[in-house]
Amino acid sequence: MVRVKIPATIANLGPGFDCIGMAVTLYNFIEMDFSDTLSIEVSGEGSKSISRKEDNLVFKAAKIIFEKAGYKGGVSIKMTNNIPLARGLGSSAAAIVGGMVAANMLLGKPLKEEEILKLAVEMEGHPDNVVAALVGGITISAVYDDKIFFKKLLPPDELKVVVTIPEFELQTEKAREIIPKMIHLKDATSNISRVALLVASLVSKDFSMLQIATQDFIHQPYRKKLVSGMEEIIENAQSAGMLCCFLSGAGPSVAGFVKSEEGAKKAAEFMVKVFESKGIKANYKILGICCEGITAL
Ligand SMILES: Nc1ncnc2c1ncn2[C@@H]1O[C@H](COP(=O)(O)OP(=O)(O)O)[C@@H](O)[C@H]1O
Ligand SMILES: N[C@@H](CCOP(=O)(O)O)C(=O)O
Repeated sequence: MVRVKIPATIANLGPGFDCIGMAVTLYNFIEMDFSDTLSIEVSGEGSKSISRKEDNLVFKAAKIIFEKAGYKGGVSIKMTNNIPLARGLGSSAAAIVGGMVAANMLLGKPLKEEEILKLAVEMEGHPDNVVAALVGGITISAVYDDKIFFKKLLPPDELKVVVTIPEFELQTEKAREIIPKMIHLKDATSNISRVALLVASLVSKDFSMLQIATQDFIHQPYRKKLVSGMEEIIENAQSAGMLCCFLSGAGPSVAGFVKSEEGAKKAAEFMVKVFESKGIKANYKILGICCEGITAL
C-alpha cells in the first residue's frame, strides 16, 4: 500500500497565465493498493459528487501509468480530500499528480519523475498547477518540443496567502472558453512586463511593486463576468490590507498575498463581504506556501 499527500495550487498569480503555479498548505491524501477489482472510496470534498467508477480522474491518471508499466490488475483507491472542487485551487491537478505518482510508487517506480511530469501536463492541458503540485514552491514552466522546462522559486518566508472561496463551482473548461483566442499586442506586452516584474520581485523579496506585477490583461478581464465581486476585490486589495490580489487559477476563488496572519484575516473578511454583497456565500483560508510538492507518507 502507498500513501501520498498532494498540495492545492494557485495558478497564474495574475499575469502568469498557464505558466506560473504556487503550491499551498492545503492537502489531499490518496491511498492506493493492489486489488482484484476497482474500488474507490472518497471522503471530504467531493464525497457526494466524485465518480467511483472508471471515469474517476484519480483512477484515469493511475491507469495511464499502469498501461505504461504493463500492469493489468485491479486497484483500490482511498482519497481524503481537503481541496474544494472546481474553485480554482487545482483539485484536478492534485487528482492527476496524486493518481500518477501513487500508481508509479505502487509498481516500484518504473517511470522517472520527468516522464510523470510530461504525462501529467498532457492530461491537465497546461503545466502551471501540475508542476507546482509535483515539486512545490512557486514554479515557472514552459513547454517546448514536447518537454517541460521549469524553475522552482522558494518563497520569501514572510509571505502568506489568503484565499476566499465562493460557494459555487466553476469548471476550468468553462472559464477557459470565455477567453478570446486572439489577444492584442498591447495586452500581451502588458502581461509580459508584469510576469517579468513578478518573478524579479519574488526573487529579490521586494514586494513594493506586487500590485502592478500581478495585474493581468489576458484572462481576468474576461473571467470577471463569471465571478461577480472579483474586480471590486482586486481594485481594493491594498486598502483591505493585501500586497496584491488576483483570481486563483481559473476561479472563482480570489487570492492575495499578505505579510501577517492579522492582515490576512482583515483582508479575508473584506473579500467575504464583497462576495456577500453580490449574493454569493464564501469562506476563506489563510495558507502558507508549500515548499515540497507531493510527498510519500
Ligand atoms: N479527488 C478527485 N477525484 C476525482 N475527480 C476529481 C478530484 N478532484 C477533482 N476532480 C475532477 O476535477 C474537476 C474539477 O477540475 P477543474 O474544473 O479543473 O477545477 P479545479 O482544478 O480548479 O478544482 C471536478 O469536477 C472533478 O471532475
Ligand atoms: N492556467 C489555468 C489554471 C487553471 O487552474 P485551476 O486550478 O482553476 O484548474 C487557467 O487559468 O485556466
